Amino acid sequence: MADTTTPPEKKTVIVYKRPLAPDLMAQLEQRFTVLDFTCVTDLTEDADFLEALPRAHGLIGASVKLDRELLARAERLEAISSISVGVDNYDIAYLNERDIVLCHTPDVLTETTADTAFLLILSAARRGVELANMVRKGEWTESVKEPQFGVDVHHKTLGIVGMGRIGQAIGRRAKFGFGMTVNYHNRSRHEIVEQELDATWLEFETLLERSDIVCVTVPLSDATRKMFDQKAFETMGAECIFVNISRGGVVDEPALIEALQNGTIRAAGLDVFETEPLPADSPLTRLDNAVTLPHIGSATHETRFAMAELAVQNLIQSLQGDRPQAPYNWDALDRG
Ligand SMILES: NC(=O)C1=CN([C@@H]2O[C@H](COP(=O)(O)OP(=O)(O)OC[C@H]3O[C@@H](n4cnc5c(N)ncnc54)[C@H](OP(=O)(O)O)[C@@H]3O)[C@@H](O)[C@H]2O)C=CC1
Ligand SMILES: O=CC(=O)O
Repeated sequence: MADTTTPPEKKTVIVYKRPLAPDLMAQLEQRFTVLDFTCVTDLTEDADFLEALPRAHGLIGASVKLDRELLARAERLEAISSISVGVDNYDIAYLNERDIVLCHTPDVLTETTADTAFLLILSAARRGVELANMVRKGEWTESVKEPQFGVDVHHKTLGIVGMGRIGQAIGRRAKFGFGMTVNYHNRSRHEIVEQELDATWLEFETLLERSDIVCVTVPLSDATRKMFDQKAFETMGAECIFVNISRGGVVDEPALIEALQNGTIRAAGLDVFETEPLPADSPLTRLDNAVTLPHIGSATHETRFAMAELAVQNLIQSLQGDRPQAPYNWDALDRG
């Protein structure tokens, strides 16, 4: 007798913002109906995307704020696989309420992001961008004199705010590569890290007072929003270099601009901003003592591939009903 049962309908997945390598895309296409929105710039205003959302069981991508109002349209949604470790773009309380699993990409980007932190530390301290631009503009007419000298990084004191995966990788580079003293501020103490890096936990203000360089690697949350304000920059002082590889929202950006303009701090190295892309008219694009990168902490071929690979695995596992490799909110879900 012929089998008259209809095969189960394939689940629908939306890929947004981050194009996937062909073999990763193929892994999704074997299992799901895939809708590709990676070419859409203003996703949340896109009529086709808004029309597709109610059909989506899974979303995979990054760099778009998916708020409650938007996700409410996605009534069949089971999983979001973020191609990022930071999850500040998602309303986690709402996802938990709806039992939607949120996955992210920790660990695979840690070392690359720590390298980027050092790119910023060195560029800001040694005035790398400013002096390279001088050469490019044909303004290198005589040997560099004292007003253009930088400051040393090796053997200085680094204060890390957020001693998690990336903070620790930065700490290892600082301690073992540059002979630096490492202090940290974190909401919990990490005694193993203290031993490995000979690092000291300090209160936030004390850390700022004692640092030659402050590097921020906390996630953006209600507790960390604008934690670097005018008072924080005054506490750091005129010799201090501020490096932010975390999120722009942890900084009061007008206060930072003022601190750089007034010499309240020496310089800043910034990968992340309150508004991204950084508006071209932001003073941060023009200040010689601000090194600005376009949010490229993890942006190497190898690491972006590893992140996408993990994100695809996360999504497949989630939509198959399995525990994904890197869930963010698993314990808060009703999936026991
Ligand atoms: N610029 C870029 O391209 C990238 C940026 N990032 C950013 O870096 C962040 C950190 O990533 P990762 O290291 O993997 O994350 P982790 O969760 O491993 O580390 C975060 C650390 O911050 C600490 N922390 C959290 N809240 C506070 C607080 N209120 N005060 C003090 N410490 C706090 C945590 O403390 P506890 O140990 O107690 O949990 C933890 O140690 C991401 O959330 C993302 O925003 C990440 C990758 C690339
Ligand atoms: O900003 C990048 C991330 O992975 O988080």
